[in-house]
Amino acid sequence: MDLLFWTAVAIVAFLVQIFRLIRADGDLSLMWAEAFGASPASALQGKVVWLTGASGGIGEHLAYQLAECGCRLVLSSRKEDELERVKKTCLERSNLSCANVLVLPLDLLDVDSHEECLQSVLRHFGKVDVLLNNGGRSQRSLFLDTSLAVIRSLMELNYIGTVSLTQLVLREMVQRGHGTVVVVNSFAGICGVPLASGYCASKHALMGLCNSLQIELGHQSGIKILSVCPGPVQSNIVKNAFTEELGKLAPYSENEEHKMATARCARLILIAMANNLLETWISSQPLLLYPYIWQYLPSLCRALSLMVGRRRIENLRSGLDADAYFTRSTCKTKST
Ligand SMILES: NC(=O)c1ccc[n+]([C@@H]2O[C@H](COP(=O)([O-])OP(=O)(O)OC[C@H]3O[C@@H](n4cnc5c(N)ncnc54)[C@H](O)[C@@H]3O)[C@@H](O)[C@H]2O)c1
Repeated sequence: MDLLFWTAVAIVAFLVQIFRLIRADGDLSLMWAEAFGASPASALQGKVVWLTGASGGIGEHLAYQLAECGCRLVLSSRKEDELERVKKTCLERSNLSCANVLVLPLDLLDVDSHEECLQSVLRHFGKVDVLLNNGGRSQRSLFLDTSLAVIRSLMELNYIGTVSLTQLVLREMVQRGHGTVVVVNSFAGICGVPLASGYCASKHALMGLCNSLQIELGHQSGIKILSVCPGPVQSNIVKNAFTEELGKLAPYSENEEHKMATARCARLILIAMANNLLETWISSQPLLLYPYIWQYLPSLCRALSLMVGRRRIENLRSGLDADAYFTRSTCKTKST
């Protein structure tokens, strides 16, 4: 037992040193692609990219960087005015014309509207080269306190909404023999996260979907299914998170310094797309090590996670942002 423990510690220490050495904020294939692979500006130029969750957070930065690469864009989320704001900035930051950026309001939960949305995109651009499934919501609540309605909403939004759009767009891509589907997953699609059991389940479901599709469609060389897994990133995800009941918001902190900068996360997602990396892990250190340890030392990792997990739960119970552990900053509580 002693030998096993010290071997585990030695492996973790070794990994820490390697990652320190290269200052990685993405898995090793992603870092390799950033240093030596195709650049997003050349690989993605001119492509028609349909981006969900484009009104804020990671999606907003993806929109700006895709515009700078010369992609033609379909910007989707529920908030049309916010999408118009993002479109305006896309046009200011690129050489795109107004017709190159289509604002297309879409509710991922309203699956019956997705076919009509696809037809609007096809009428405007004639095709979809890349579907970038980014829209989604997280969760901050204990499993035992959470209503079934919330768990169902998480599944319907993050999983079924993404499945619905992906299935429609993939059929069109397969007919043409060309296209890429990207799913913005999460470390929560690989590891367990306390206070986010429903969110984790929906992201694990997406991971299963991508893993299966990569094999099921793998023989069609023109079709790519990419799964991108970020750790914590600066965005509105905590403000927008589900809690125990629908309509109740979680306490959140304005201070997100401990999380990865949104623009850097978007940049790494574009590198994954430009190089067709099937699965990528993105996070600042030391958290990037978490999925590695989770995979290679599953029992030890769960034991270590208990300490952080307990603190997050205590924070939430005291009305603080669960991550006040990392920030020690003032926290706000908002309710609807
Ligand atoms: N921020 C993080 O720490 C983090 C980490 C890992 C993965 N992610 C994933 O990144 C993606 C983007 O999240 P974010 O961090 O930018 O959060 P965010 O809350 O800032 O943005 C979420 C986007 O999804 C859209 N959205 C929410 N519900 C929708 C619905 N019903 N229909 C259509 N659009 C809807 C919102 O309007 C918004 O544009 C999500 O899939 C999230 O799970 C985020």
